[in-house]
Amino acid sequence: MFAAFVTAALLLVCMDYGTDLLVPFTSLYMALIFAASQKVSPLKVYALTLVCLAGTCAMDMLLLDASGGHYVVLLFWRVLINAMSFFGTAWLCNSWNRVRQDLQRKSDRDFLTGLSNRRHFMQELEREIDIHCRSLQPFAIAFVDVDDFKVINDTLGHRRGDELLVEIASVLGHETRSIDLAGRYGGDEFVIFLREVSLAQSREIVERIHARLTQQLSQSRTPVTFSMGSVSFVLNRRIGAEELVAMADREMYRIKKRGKSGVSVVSCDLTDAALAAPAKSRVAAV
Ligand SMILES: Nc1nc2c(ncn2[C@@H]2O[C@H](COP(=O)(O)OP(=O)(O)OP(=O)(O)O)[C@@H](O)[C@H]2O)c(=O)[nH]1
Repeated sequence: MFAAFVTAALLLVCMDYGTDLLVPFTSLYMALIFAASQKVSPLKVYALTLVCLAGTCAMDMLLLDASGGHYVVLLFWRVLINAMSFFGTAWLCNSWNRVRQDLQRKSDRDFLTGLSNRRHFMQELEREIDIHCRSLQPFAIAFVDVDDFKVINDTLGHRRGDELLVEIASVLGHETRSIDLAGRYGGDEFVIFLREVSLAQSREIVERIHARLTQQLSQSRTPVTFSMGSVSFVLNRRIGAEELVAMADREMYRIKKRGKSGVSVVSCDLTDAALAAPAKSRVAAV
């Protein structure tokens, strides 16, 4: 409604000043095309177009006098102005879109490690849970916690602590497949989503990651060890991501209680059939 009103007002202004009607129509047309192709809200694109349009109208009025009444000269300028309006809108839309995508990417990343941050990880996990409970494919969630990280910070300093977190993230990034997702859950805690892996496969991957982490970080002055818990799920109905991550976290704490530095891998069948059975049969250690 607002857009229609502004367009009508601009058309009247353009007609009053004898401006080529092609200018507002081209701009409006371009705005709608770009709104559709660039996935930018039509109202924002329309606002951009109005800025271009106001500029082109002002130039056109000036050129009307400058052309000295020569129609061919005036026509040339009007074609040029229309082209500028067209490319101006396109350029602004593209820049807008790039900045928006860049901001979106940055808001999904953990500022220190570059892994997915907790919000993005959980959001992606919710989507994966939806997919996996339809396909009935198993998947795993692993929880990684650095042992005695506070001691590392206290003895080696926070800067070294930060460097260790970046190294851990790099190992997690290298040891997971492109279809998996590793994220920093918070502080010295990391989470990994392993897509379409059986219990045996998840055990193999989690043990490999644990060995690689320990080996990579054993060179530091204070030896770094890790506690990892992993749950391999199969489900046929929706269960929240928080609940599944909490189960992997509990598995990790089992290792902490046993004296830290180790891996615990279990499977958890959350299908309707398994849930109807006695609780004990749902979770099984490897
Ligand atoms: N260097 C650094 N330290 C952090 C960061 N975020 C959290 N920490 C520290 O990480 C430490 C985590 O310690 P805790 O959760 O108490 O556990 P812990 O010392 O690892 O002991 P356990 O988990 O029982 O093995 C705290 O001292 C936090 O201050 C960070 O971004 N950089």
